[in-house]
Amino acid sequence: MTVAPTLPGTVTVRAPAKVNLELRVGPRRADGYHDLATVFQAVSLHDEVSVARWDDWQVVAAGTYADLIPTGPDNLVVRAAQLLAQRYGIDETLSIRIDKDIPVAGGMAGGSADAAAALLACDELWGLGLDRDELSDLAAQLGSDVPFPLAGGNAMGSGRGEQLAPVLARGTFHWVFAVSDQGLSTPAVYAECDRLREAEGGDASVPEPRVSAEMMGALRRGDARELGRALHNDLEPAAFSLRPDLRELRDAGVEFGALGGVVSGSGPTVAFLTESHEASLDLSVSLAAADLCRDLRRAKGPVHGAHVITSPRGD
Ligand SMILES: C[C@@](CO)(OP(=O)(O)O)[C@H](O)COP(=O)(O)OP(=O)(O)OC[C@H]1O[C@@H](n2ccc(N)nc2=O)[C@H](O)[C@@H]1O
Ligand SMILES: Nc1ncnc2c1ncn2[C@@H]1O[C@H](COP(=O)(O)OP(=O)(O)O)[C@@H](O)[C@H]1O
Repeated sequence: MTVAPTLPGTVTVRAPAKVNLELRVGPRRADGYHDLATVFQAVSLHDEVSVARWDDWQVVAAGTYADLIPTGPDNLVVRAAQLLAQRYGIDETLSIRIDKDIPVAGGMAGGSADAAAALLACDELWGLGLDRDELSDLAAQLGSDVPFPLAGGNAMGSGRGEQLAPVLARGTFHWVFAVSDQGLSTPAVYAECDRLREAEGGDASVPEPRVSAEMMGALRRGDARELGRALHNDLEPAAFSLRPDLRELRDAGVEFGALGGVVSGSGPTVAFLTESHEASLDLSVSLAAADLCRDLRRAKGPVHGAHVITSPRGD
């Protein structure tokens, strides 16, 4: 999927979706956020964001999920561009095109990928030459999940999820993502997690979040079977509580031969790990026949983070 530049001087950046291989959620903090220990993997579903100078702010959405995102000033790409412009005293307005292939409100951080792509595209358009750390600091101001799609690969996230550390990993993994008709709101899923914990005795019994040794070992060895067993998401009970059909979907995928199945982030996308490319095709066929989700997307991971694919500077 490559978006032809429509305006002179257009910069286009491609950014990946993510899956949380492991997501451990600590108690609710005073600021309303939760401390996390998570392992992100960037996967080969991408959005493309194109920016060009224009006489007003404009967002144009195209692609598979274009109808599902706002095109007004609340779109994260506008917020990202305006944050950068404000920080570096740039008085310009932009036309921004999003080619949307990452499922929306699906727990795959599509909005965050777009925001990360917009930061990198504006940096290139305006010739700012920011390094990855500077971009990552700005990204964290836009959302907890925005730094990761800049980095890509595999990474451990702590704090709100925005503090990244590299993970020693080898191998390529093959995924099937079962996409739902309707999205789940991230704040609503965290709130449901708090409610369920309250009912079980409150935050006092919630352990400090830590990534498991099994997860780190599976990645270090590039062992898909071990990784399948190590997949874990503390938000899954909350997602199942809000959407009981997701449990049925997860169980069906595992029964059809997935090495593991887990709700991605705050859901409702369910991620299934498979042994090989061929196994991911077989699983897609079985899941499609069971008619339990709206859409099935196959992808591999890890892939690179946000990168410029078209720029007048490189022409
Ligand atoms: C759950 C995760 C897992 O990677 O991803 P998604 O499933 O949304 O993609 C993330 O924690 C989502 O990150 P992101 O979507 O950037 O969240 P933000 O915009 O920063 O916050 C949205 C809301 O989520 C809750 N939130 C988010 C992060 C965090 N560590 N604790 C929280 O409690 C808060 O209610 C916050 O107001
Ligand atoms: N560029 C964008 N792409 C997707 N969603 C966006 C965008 N800008 C704003 N949003 C809003 O962010 C919400 C969360 O979307 P998304 O990032 O795809 O999901 P998630 O947080 O589950 O990974 C959407 O419901 C949408 O209203």
